[in-house]
Amino acid sequence: MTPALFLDDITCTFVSKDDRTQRYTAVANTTLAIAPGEFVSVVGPTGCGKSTLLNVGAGLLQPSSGSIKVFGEELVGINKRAGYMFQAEALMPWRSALENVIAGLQYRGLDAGEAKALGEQWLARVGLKGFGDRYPHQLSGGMRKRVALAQTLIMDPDIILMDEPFSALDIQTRQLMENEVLDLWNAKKKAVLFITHDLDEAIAMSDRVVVLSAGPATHPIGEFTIDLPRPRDVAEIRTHPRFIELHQQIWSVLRDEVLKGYQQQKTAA
Ligand SMILES: Nc1ncnc2c1ncn2[C@@H]1O[C@H](COP(=O)(O)OP(=O)(O)OP(=O)(O)O)[C@@H](O)[C@H]1O
Repeated sequence: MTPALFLDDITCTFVSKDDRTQRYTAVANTTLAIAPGEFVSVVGPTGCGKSTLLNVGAGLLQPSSGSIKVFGEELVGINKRAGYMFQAEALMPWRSALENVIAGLQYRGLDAGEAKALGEQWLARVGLKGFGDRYPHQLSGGMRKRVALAQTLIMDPDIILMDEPFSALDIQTRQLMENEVLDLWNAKKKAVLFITHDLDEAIAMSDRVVVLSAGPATHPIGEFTIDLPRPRDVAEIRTHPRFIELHQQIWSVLRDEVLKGYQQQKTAA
C-alpha cells in the first residue's frame, strides 16, 4: 500500500548559529512510513530530533538529504494534505473560539455561512458547544487545546501531525483529550504522526511506536506494533497486561537513550 507519508532516508544537518563552521546533524538516515489510517508515535529523549522529523513531514523544513512522499507524490513546499497541532498555543487571541476554528476554511475561501455552521458543529464535537464567542483568554488550557484540535480537524486533513500537543495539560485533562483524539481518529481513520516523550501516551494511543536514538545523528532504533484492543480508554488500557509487557520491552530500548540525552543536556548547560 502507498504510505500516506513516507520519509525516505532523511538527514538534517544544521549550521551552528554561534559558529558557522560548526555543523550539527540532528537526524541521520531516517526512514519512516505511515500508512493511511495508521496512528504512529515517535518517542525519543529530549532534543533528539523528534520535532525536526515532524517539521520535515510538514514541509516546513527541507532535509539536507532524503526525500518525502505524500501518498506517493514527492513533497514540494508545504504539505497541504497535513494538518498540524503543536505544543505551543497556536490560537489567534483577537479571534473568538469560533473564528479561530474556521480560520482555515475562510482562508480556503469557503462561504462565510457554511464555514460558521461547520465551525459550530466542530465546536460541539470537541465539547465546546456554546463557547464559540469566547476569546482564547476566556478559556482554560484544556478548552484552548480543544479549539486547536477543532481548528486542525475541520480542514479534514488526510495526515495529522501532532507535536506533544497535550504536554502542557494536567494529567486528567490530558487523558480526556487523548481519548477525544482517539474517538475522532477512530471515526475518520486518518494517518497520524504523533510526537511525544511520554511512552505511556505513545503506547495508549498508537498502532505502532518508533523509538529514536539520542542525538546527534538520531535514527530509529526500535519499532513496536501495539497490538492492544481498540477502542481504548487511555487511562484503563494502562493496566492491561499486554500494555505492561509492551512498556517493559520499549522502555528497555528507550532507557539508555534517555540517559544519554540527559547527560548531553547536562554537559551542554
Ligand atoms: N534550526 C535549527 N538550527 C540549529 N539547530 C537546530 C535547529 N532545529 C533543531 N536543532 C537542533 O537539533 C536537535 C533536535 O531538535 P528537535 O527540536 O527536533 O528535538 P526534539 O526531540 O523535538 O526535542 P524535545 O523533546 O526537547 O522537544 C537539537 O539539538 C536542536 O538544538
